[in-house]
Amino acid sequence: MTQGNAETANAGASGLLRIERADRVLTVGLNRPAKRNALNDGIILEIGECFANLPEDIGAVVIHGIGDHFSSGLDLSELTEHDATGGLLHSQMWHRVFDRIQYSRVPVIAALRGAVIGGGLELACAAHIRVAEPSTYFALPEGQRGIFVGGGGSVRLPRLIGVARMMDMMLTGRVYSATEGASYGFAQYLTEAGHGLGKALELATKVASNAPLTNFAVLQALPMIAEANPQTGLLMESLMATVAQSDKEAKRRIREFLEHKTAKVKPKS
Ligand SMILES: COc1cc(/C=C/C(=O)SCCNC(=O)CCNC(=O)[C@H](O)C(C)(C)COP(=O)(O)OP(=O)(O)OC[C@H]2O[C@@H](n3cnc4c(N)ncnc43)[C@H](O)[C@@H]2OP(=O)(O)O)ccc1O
Repeated sequence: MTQGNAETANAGASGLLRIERADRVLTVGLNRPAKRNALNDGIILEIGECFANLPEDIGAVVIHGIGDHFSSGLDLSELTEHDATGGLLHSQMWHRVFDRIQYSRVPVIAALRGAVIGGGLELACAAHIRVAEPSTYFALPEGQRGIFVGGGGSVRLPRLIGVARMMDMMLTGRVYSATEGASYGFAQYLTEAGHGLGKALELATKVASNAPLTNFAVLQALPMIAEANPQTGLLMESLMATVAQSDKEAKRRIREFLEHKTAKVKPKS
């Protein structure tokens, strides 16, 4: 990475991840380009380690693929080793790791390009914001391989694009383009070619500047509120709002606005 003050925080013991840090943003690169960033046990476990040990002063994480592709999904050469019990443990290991991403204390942004396939798509689903370059394409070829999603995709993807579209992808092997992915709500940002990682880093810097308690509420409470019954949801919202506004950080930020010391909210010119 060629960020001004970037430093390598942890190259990853095995080199399967390239982890770099610039100020409060951690960048995690899937680093198996020769295998199109296929996700083997080693890389999944390292992602888990990384999210379990995020430095306290990190405010956002960007996850991306080194090379032309985000990820070609599960490393198929490893799956053939599993019996049914091994398969269950394998899938649950992925669940634990991707839960660490989804329930991370800080926002996680996935910068996508090229193949975002199978388990790679499931990994991207666990992030909070997805940025796609035009080369990005999304597919779930599990039907062709005789398997099922195992990385939380059947829970997360329908909540983003709907059950019917996921069924279509899994049954017909349909490949969605970057623009389709964006229009169906999978990717929130579409960039020009070569600008995905830059855009993700820009967004990461922005979200890292929010009050930590607001980010916490958005990441931890909002998804639960959205799925709760309305009365429970409204109560949770009030409680979360009360906690956030009582924090000295909120008081400082509001005072700065009232004293004209902070930026106004304006549309892009
Ligand atoms: C059941 O419990 C589960 C499941 C899961 C998750 C499941 C899934 O992810 S299913 C989807 C698996 N992925 C695929 O089917 C994609 C396969 N790859 C491709 O179609 C292509 O490689 C490509 C991604 C489109 C790229 O094409 P190209 O640029 O032409 O590169 P290649 O020459 O094909 O590949 C280079 C090199 O990489 C190897 N490779 C690519 N993808 C994989 C892969 N997914 N697994 C293993 N190896 C891969 C390819 O074979 C080449 O190797 P060489 O040795 O020949 O150089 C989750 C959890 C559960 O419990």
